[in-house]
Amino acid sequence: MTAPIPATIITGFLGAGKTTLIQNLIRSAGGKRIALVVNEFGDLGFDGEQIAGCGIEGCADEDVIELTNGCICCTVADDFLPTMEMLLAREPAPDHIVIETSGLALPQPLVQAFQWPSVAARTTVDGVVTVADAEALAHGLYAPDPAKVEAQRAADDSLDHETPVEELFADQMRCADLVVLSKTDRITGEALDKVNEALDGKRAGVGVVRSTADGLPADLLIGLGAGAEQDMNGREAGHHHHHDHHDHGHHDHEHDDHHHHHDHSHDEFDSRVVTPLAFASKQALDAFVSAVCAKPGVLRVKGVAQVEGKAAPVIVQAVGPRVTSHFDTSGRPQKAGLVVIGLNPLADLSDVLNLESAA
Ligand SMILES: Nc1nc2c(ncn2[C@@H]2O[C@H](COP(=O)(O)OP(=O)(O)OP(=O)(O)O)[C@@H](O)[C@H]2O)c(=O)[nH]1
Repeated sequence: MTAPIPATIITGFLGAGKTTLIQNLIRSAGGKRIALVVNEFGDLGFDGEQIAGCGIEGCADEDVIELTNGCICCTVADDFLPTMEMLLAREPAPDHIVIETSGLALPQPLVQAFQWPSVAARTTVDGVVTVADAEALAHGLYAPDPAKVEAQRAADDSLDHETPVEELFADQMRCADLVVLSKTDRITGEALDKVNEALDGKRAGVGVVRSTADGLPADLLIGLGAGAEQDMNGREAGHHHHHDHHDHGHHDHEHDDHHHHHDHSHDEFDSRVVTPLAFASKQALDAFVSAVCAKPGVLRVKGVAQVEGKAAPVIVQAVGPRVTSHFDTSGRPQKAGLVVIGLNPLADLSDVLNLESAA
């Protein structure tokens, strides 16, 4: 059995900056074959010459953009499942699927669609990334052009016309595994801090990263490992979220660590690989990752680690205070190592690391 193909859902209101984020994600994805599913054709603004039919049965030429780097962009109107089945049947299969939702559609039903039998075994929701427009929020708005959002809503019969935009925003936040605050280059640091505080109230425990017109590196956005379709608890539209609590245990391991610069178009971000030998328990690993994530400027930690006495490696993922980890019983060989991604310069991790080896 092959590993399920991870899918990232990008949500956010009209004009929030989803396309900008996705364009940079694809640019910085290295050799990964990314299949992009978008709601509206032409949304991506790529050149006409990059457009070519994919030859997939049932997928019309005008529905598919195959980018020069091998990325497949396939548009869907309402037919989400057939599109997914089509992508999963491709040879070679995509490494990752990115789905851009239309501005008003709630992500929850889309996440739940991944439980459908024909796709459930072959794909998983790697994470829901909600893009929120910091500039609009700083001005007390949810989207840069509220009139356009209302027009979009009025034009779409499938949308509930009653729910206030504020509630739709709250629902998008509740479903998020990662919140991207876009357009942070257009407001003052002070205004941005206020926006950040207001967001914390909406969705405590979820990582918030700040973005500009340059977008964010793919590394930061994909590989969240959320398995969201199996974890709807707390994501439901119109309910309050309860978030996980992780206890801090003792850590008993050694590591070496080395710096490593990613091939980003800008060096706003930096990453480092920490290679721990083994942790005393999965709890100890989670606590260690929490401590690293709590360092200023650290945005993500992800990777593979060993727990003493266990043959199966642990796959760990963390964004902000949210750490998820599980034993990988697939038997696939995995190289131990944790990648720490953060703002450049990356926080000094030596105290956390020393604490670990002293324990
Ligand atoms: N200065 C600045 N501009 C941004 C940023 N993100 C997006 N923009 C601009 O904001 C506008 C809308 O961004 P898009 O990426 O098209 O937003 P979207 O969410 O995909 O919009 P729709 O597809 O229409 O729903 C574009 O003109 C972008 O260039 C940002 O972080 N900083």
